[in-house]
Amino acid sequence: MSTSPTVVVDSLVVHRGRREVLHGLDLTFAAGTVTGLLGPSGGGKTTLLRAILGVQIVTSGTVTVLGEPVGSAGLRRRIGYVTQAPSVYEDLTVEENLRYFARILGVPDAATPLERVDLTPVRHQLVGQLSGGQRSRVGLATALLGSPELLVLDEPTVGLDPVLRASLWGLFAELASSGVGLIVSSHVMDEATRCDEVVLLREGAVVVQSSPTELLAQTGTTTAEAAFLALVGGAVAP
Ligand SMILES: Nc1ncnc2c1ncn2[C@@H]1O[C@H](COP(=O)(O)OP(=O)(O)OP(=O)(O)O)[C@@H](O)[C@H]1O
Repeated sequence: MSTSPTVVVDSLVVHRGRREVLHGLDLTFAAGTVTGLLGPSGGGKTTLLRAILGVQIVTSGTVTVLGEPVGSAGLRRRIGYVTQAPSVYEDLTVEENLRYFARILGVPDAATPLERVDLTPVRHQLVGQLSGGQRSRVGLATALLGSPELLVLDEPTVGLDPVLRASLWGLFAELASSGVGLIVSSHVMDEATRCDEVVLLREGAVVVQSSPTELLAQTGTTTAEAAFLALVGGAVAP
């Protein structure tokens, strides 16, 4: 497993409207690793993901992705992104969606991403007729077109039942073991235990970046939720 960073965030400050919403973040994300970006709603997760994707105007600081300044044209194909509402066409089949996005990207192979997310058996079904979990995986397959080195997933497990969530996290781990760096946001604290590395963002600042095991050891807790409460409580205590 490679340990070279996929993303380096240095003193990142972002305003949205007139408010400063990220207050000077310093973070490093590793290749071949699933990093969970966790924290309460409004903490700045989506804003940080937007900065990593190069679509967020930043006030100061830098973001370097795969060794290049964020926003470089050469990065477009090297990053896969799945939004909270994956944009796939419900009235096309799974395979038609993949072929369509492959053509836009100029990528010849639409079949391998389907295999990687285990959707080959349903490739001829309309996306509108798939289950929620299968639909999420279509979004993921489109993000895998072009074999990205970095995958950015904004709340990919929202609305999925525990079994489907577990299977998606299993898939993320498999992708990471093939060398892809994954950044996965979630507001479900207990998903922390599924990650190799956890970043907790609260009110635009990093509360902690560590492995889940270290997180529990450091706080003397047994669940990620309790660990976060201990950290946040500690942060505001006199
Ligand atoms: N378009 C916008 N204009 C002004 N402020 C915004 C805008 N979008 C988000 N914000 C503010 O920026 C802060 C960070 O929001 P962000 O969406 O990054 O948080 P989040 O952790 O992703 O939350 P959620 O889990 O609810 O998506 C919040 O205080 C939010 O109100």
